[in-house]
Amino acid sequence: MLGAIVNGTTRITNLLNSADVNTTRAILTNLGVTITERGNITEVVGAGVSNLHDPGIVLDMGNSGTSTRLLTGLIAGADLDAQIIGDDSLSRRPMDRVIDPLNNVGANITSNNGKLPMIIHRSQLNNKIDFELPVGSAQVKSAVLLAGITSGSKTTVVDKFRTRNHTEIMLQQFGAEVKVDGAKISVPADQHLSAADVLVPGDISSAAFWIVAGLLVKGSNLTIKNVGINPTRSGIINILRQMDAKIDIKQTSIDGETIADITPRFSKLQALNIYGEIIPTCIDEIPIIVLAATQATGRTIIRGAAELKLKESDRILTVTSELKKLGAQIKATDDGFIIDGPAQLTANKTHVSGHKDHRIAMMLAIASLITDGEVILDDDDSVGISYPTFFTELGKLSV
Ligand SMILES: O=C(O)C1=C[C@@H](OP(=O)(O)O)[C@@H](O)[C@H](O)C1
Ligand SMILES: C=C(OP(=O)(O)O)C(=O)O
Repeated sequence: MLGAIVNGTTRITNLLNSADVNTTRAILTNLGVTITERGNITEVVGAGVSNLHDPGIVLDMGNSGTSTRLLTGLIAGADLDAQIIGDDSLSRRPMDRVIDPLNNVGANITSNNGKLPMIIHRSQLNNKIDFELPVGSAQVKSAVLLAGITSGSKTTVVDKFRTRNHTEIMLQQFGAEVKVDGAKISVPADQHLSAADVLVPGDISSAAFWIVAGLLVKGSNLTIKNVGINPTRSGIINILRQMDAKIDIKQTSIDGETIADITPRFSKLQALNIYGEIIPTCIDEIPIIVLAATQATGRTIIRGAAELKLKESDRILTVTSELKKLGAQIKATDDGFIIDGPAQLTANKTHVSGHKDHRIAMMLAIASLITDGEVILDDDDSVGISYPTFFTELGKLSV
């Protein structure tokens, strides 16, 4: 996204070919940016914010919440007209968390009661943007920062606590003067960004499935290479280690991001209470953490994760209902789960559903590896949203 608003060519290496990325690529092309692929390198040729133009068509964000929220900020600040839609699941998810702050600083965005479809009406944002988030949110913080950058406004965003910080790190890589003081991020007016070569680390949210598979499958032997383990994202590793997981990590740092080769080993896990500030650092990994907890000795309680209800599916309900079909001892609560383990998972050609949610489908595929009997996953298409080669990789791993 940042490549679209700089002058020059940004080369992005190692980009996972996910549907989210395809969506972003298509949208940026509609805004007038040239994007080409050369092997595993994506080249984005930007000519500055003033060169972006109105898309002229309705922008379809498919299933991607993060891209929708970040792009809304970028477009709102760029003084453009755009209409945004998404699939059924995305159309049920809240967008007011970015619409309200952006409208408060001069944007003019209308929506269907805080949901898609949304219309961004051309508007000049305030010269000075000061925004304090009511709840910790990396997406809202990034949307306001991107709006501030594209509108050239002096911008300060104060988050509730330090949330994932990829946007700040990448803005710095592009030469922006980003000042980070705990959860307070400031950017001066009129930042001139320059194109950069960017290496995108492997996504820990995707690696999480293999990490847990390695811990749960006896005799497994695998290393997941080049995974981004930025501390604002890697709560799953701390949690699993506290559950007595044996995980070896070899790490190095590239351009402000920590990258690691991760080797999980079969482990006898122990139950854990999981709550508080660690939750946002592992929110997308909770479905697979719940699977790990079904195999841990004792009662695991996960609290403070109500945000899961607002994802591609209500993940508190879908994780619980599907794992119960395999015999897991699990109860849904208002903001999490109570899981008793270890439970031998069993199936007899048992049908389970991913509920059109990529993380639920992948979690169930890993669950099938430790289930006695045959599990039939009724829908696996959703996996393409973040990990199109997931089943090919899984096929390579199984013996
Ligand atoms: O920036 C991101 O890509 C994300 C940030 C998190 O949201 P918030 O920190 O905005 O709640 C997370 O829940 C979401 O699934 C992905
Ligand atoms: C980040 C995720 O999805 P979205 O961008 O749709 O919120 C996710 O499920 O991991």
